[in-house]
Amino acid sequence: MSLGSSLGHSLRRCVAAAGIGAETLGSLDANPVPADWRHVTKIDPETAKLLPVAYPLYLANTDAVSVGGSTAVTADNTEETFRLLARAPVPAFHEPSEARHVTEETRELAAFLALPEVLNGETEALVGTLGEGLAYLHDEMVPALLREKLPAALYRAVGDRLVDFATSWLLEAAVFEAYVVQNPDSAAARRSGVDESDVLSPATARERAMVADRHLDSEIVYVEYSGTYGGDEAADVLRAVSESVDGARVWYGGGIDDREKTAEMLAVGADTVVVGDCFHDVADEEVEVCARAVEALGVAPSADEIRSWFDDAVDPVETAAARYLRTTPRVDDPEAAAERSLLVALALCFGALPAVVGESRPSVERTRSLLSAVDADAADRLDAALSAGDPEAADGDPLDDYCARVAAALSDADPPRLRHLSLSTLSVSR
Ligand SMILES: CC(C)=CCC/C(C)=C/CC/C(C)=C/CC/C(C)=C/COP(=O)(O)OP(=O)(O)O
Ligand SMILES: O=P(O)(O)OC[C@@H](O)CO
Repeated sequence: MSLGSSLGHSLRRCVAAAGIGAETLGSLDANPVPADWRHVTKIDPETAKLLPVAYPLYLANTDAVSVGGSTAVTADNTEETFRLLARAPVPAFHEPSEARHVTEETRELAAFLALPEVLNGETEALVGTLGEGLAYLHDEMVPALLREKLPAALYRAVGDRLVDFATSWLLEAAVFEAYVVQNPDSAAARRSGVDESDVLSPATARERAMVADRHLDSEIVYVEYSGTYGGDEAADVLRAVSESVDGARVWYGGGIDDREKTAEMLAVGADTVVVGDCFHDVADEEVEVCARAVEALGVAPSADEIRSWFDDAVDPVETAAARYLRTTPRVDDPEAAAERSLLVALALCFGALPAVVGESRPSVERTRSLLSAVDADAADRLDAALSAGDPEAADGDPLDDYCARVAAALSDADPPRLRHLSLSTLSVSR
């Protein structure tokens, strides 16, 4: 058994034992990445890409969140994103594009690490960055962590051996995503040195997927059309790849923005679709809808005024919110869910605004009452989605805590911490 393969097997035992996946030792399927994930939402920590303020509601309809991106990502904006997602109702894992994006905090907040390895790019994208990453873990991050946690005498005595052990442990608790990057005109392609000539035919993609699955022991083979829908070409690749892999999950990402595209990619062999841009569009839409509402209604409208403005001004069918919700097979009525979620964004906005512009004292009660008035179940649904996340993520009541955070985002009280929330970019004259 090769070193890579034996590492892969012990990784699966370790991750399965840690309870990250649904698989158990001795079962035929030892892949820790759940086979029943159909829909993953990819959130880019880049500060220009925002999170909808109603994200707990949207993310209740996906299976997991992947945090990562290839442009303008830093350790700081990655930590900020994970802090917000600590209250998300589904696991958030970390897909770093650079080792230095992995910090003690991201490691603690992420469900697991998913490391990209590109099967059709430059050597750098397959093993180069990984090698640098491992050296960084071994030489810098792990020693710093152990020095901080251990008494100095103990560190002097056994530090070196512990560094070796902890580095191996960190790697074993990671999963590998073997990418086939098929859109040369994407940030992911530029990052991995993929050009037109590297795009794979279904037959070659099949061969590389077999290497990833059987030799590299990659947990995921990821057919990546980032930014564009792969259509028939992607379908051919997915058919070839999915028929050839044994243990790896097959993921598809790129341009998914409606139900048919999700269904098509799942039908031709993807276990999971990954939806990225379409989710960030919802955040931009929230800002635009809230800005229009403030212009029409002022800063302190009643719930009835909000509701009737919404009915006149917004067609839920045409919204980015509905587009995102249509991508996930779990939502029965995406248009109704979009309407409810946009009304929640408006309630969160108008609940906080009067205090933000100095017209009243801060009041979570105002938000709660607007939420209940625009939709009887809204406060309960938001509360349930927030409570499903890490119960230790905040003290006190999750909904109260979240309303206070939204107000802080609107008032610039703590912009670095909350600058990913859509409403932090809403400008209201005071
Ligand atoms: C060992 C540790 C701690 C880290 C290793 C870090 C590694 C291996 C990083 C690999 C970086 C790499 C080769 C990335 C390839 C590009 C890629 C496939 C990125 C994923 O795509 P998205 O981030 O979704 O791209 P967009 O920004 O276009 O959406
Ligand atoms: O942003 P989109 O095009 O949805 O792509 C999602 C994901 O595959 C990117 O890695």
